[in-house]
Amino acid sequence: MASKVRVNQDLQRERDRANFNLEQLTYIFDGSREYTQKRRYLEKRIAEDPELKGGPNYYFLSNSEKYANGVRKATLLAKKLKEYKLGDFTDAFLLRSIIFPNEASPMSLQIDMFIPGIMGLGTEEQQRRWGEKAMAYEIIGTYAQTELGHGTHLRGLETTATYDPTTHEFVLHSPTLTSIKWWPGGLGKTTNHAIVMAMLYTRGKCHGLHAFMVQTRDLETHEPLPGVEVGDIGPKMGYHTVDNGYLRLDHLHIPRMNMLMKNSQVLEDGTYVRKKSDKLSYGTMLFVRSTIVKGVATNALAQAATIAVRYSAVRRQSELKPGGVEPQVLDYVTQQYKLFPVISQAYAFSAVGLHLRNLYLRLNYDIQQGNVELLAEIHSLTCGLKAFSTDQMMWSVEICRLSCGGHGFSQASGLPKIYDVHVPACTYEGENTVLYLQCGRSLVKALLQAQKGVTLSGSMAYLSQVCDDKCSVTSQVTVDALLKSYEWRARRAVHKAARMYKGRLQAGEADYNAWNQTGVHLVLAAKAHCHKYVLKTFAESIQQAEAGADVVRVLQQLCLLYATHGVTTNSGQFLECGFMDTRQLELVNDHMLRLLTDIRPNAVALVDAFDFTDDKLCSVLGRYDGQVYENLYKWARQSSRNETQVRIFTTVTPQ
Ligand SMILES: CC(C)(COP(=O)(O)OP(=O)(O)OC[C@H]1O[C@@H](n2cnc3c(N)ncnc32)[C@H](O)[C@@H]1OP(=O)(O)O)[C@@H](O)C(=O)NCCC(=O)NCCSC(=O)CCCC(=O)O
Ligand SMILES: Cc1cc2nc3c(=O)[nH]c(=O)nc-3n(C[C@H](O)[C@H](O)[C@H](O)COP(=O)(O)OP(=O)(O)OC[C@H]3O[C@@H](n4cnc5c(N)ncnc54)[C@H](O)[C@@H]3O)c2cc1C
Repeated sequence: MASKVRVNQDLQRERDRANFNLEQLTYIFDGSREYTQKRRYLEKRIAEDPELKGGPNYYFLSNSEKYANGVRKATLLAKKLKEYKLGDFTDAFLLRSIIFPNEASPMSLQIDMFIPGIMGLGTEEQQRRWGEKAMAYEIIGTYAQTELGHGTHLRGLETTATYDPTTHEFVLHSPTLTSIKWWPGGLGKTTNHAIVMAMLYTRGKCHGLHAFMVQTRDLETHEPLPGVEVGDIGPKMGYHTVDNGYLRLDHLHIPRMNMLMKNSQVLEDGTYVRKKSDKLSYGTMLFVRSTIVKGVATNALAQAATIAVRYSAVRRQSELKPGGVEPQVLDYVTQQYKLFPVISQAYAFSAVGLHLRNLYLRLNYDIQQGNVELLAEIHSLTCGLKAFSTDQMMWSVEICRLSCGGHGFSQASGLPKIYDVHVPACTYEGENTVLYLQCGRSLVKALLQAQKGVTLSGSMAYLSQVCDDKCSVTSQVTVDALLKSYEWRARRAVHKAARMYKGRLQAGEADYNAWNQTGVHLVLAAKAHCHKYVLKTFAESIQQAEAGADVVRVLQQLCLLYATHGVTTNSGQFLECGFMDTRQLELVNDHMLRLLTDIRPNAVALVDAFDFTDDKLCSVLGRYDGQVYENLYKWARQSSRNETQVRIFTTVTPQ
């Protein structure tokens, strides 16, 4: 985004020396030129929209004011979707990301899970009945699954939905304190409907977790309906704009047809008709996990890198050459070692996120045709990659904050806000350890099948391939050579976990205990598998990139940096069993340091290519014009604390 104002000289010099086509790289990061153009068009429209431009400074609002401002903007989002004639999910996600820069909307679950839940779990009639109203924001919903006592263990959820064949109704009830629904976004005050996940009982038999459409509030008065107690769960570490709430049901009667019945049904007489796969009810979570890699992890990594790299180009500190001028902190190799791998992670996870989106669309199409073959593979992949990408994001955003020194700790940097709103992704949609274990278990199960002669396919095919146990890293450190090392590391980790698991079984241990005792190595295997998958996908995306040689060159540098940095930060695993020796590890280390020098001239341009507006970053340190100091001073003077010199409050509080 070109800025007309005076740009900091250091930053301008950085931009002048970039040596690749920045616009082309933006299209690759966004996924297409068309997406970039639509994004820019909407960013400009919102920036000029009198109902949305400006608005209160988020940083100086109280938590209640942040929520109120969130509701104001969420209602405007619904209005603008119609006004701008935007309809599909991608547009809604995009417009929301512009109206809520690093903020969660109190109505976020409407498009994240409520509508996908209706479309994914409802019959065609139910999609027409609720889907259209939800798309028009005539009903506002959330996804209520987690309870006070259970979030991970879905089979332990206690809310009941008991079918009454005499009235053709379900009775929904919270039988215990721990069964109170707890955490759903927007449940406290904003929404008037919820997809409630409950244990289905009919004819005295439990058929497991199913989805039910529940109206929680009166559409006219917004008061909770009889049998419904709702409220906000109280202040949180972040997500201040969202009223994460609780829901206690007291024998609430709903019509039979409020059970979402695409995959399984309860007939009028109470007969239960099985679903194709037990796990289709979990489809909404699988969809959201597939969007988190690009929509959450990549987005946070790219923004944090933009802020930290631009600020590091502007910030001059200390003395490098004795007696010389204070250098840009970006010239310290330690600063490059902190920040350049974050740039490479952002481009790598962007490639993976775009790839995952296509995989999910294919799975969704297959499921519509009644083919659930891909379900297990995509479940394993989305579990592992959601956990791997958000873990990496959490650490890297904090590294970016720390790399900005004291000003990184100020809300003015925009970095705490990025952390606040993205880090819950390590917990929601499946806590990361739990998802790593899902992925690790599926890898071990696949390997055990392969050892019985089953041919593996997809992302697990490499597990049964015989690997030449000679590490091919020579003086020419390449992605291909390193990819073999990543593949060997992952294969070895899975084989080790499988050996541990089988060994415990053969020693007579119960299956559940053998899994539990192998847990640490299942997580290690899942991480190694995901790390290889990310590198492989990133490398393949560069081969397929529609771009000039200059852009391909910088992407290859970033891909090799991602690979070498991954080896040096996990060297123990690569050294184990002698696959890579210390000499080869030194070669990789030296090459990584040379890459930092090669990338240095393009560092600012590489983050400029993420193409974030100042409105999106909400960061004084990451401003496009680099005018940091004067704007930090202006920002501080907005603080209400400076309205008085002596009193704490402007109004004298009565004694
Ligand atoms: C951990 C598991 C996966 C365990 O599930 P389980 O039924 O106990 O199954 P298991 O015994 O471990 O495995 C049995 C089998 O079921 C498979 N499976 C499990 N889940 C899925 C799935 N989604 N798709 C496809 N397959 C699935 C597993 O791989 C197992 O397969 P196998 O038997 O080995 O062939 C499950 O409990 C789970 O998903 N827990 C996490 C709950 C969660 O994600 N909650 C999210 C709430 S919504 C939210 O947080 C929204 C936030 C949004 C926002 O605010 O933005
Ligand atoms: C900001 C935010 C928004 C949310 N929004 C929603 C929403 O809209 N709708 C909704 O339904 N929920 C929502 N949630 C809830 C979220 O989905 C759960 O918190 C999440 O699934 C984790 O479950 P839990 O809280 O019960 O953690 P627990 O599972 O109790 O985790 C506690 C610890 O136990 C460990 N653990 C648990 N099970 C195992 C296991 N089998 N093996 C090994 N270790 C294990 C975990 O690794 C973790 O270290 C939200 C949560 C947050 C923070």
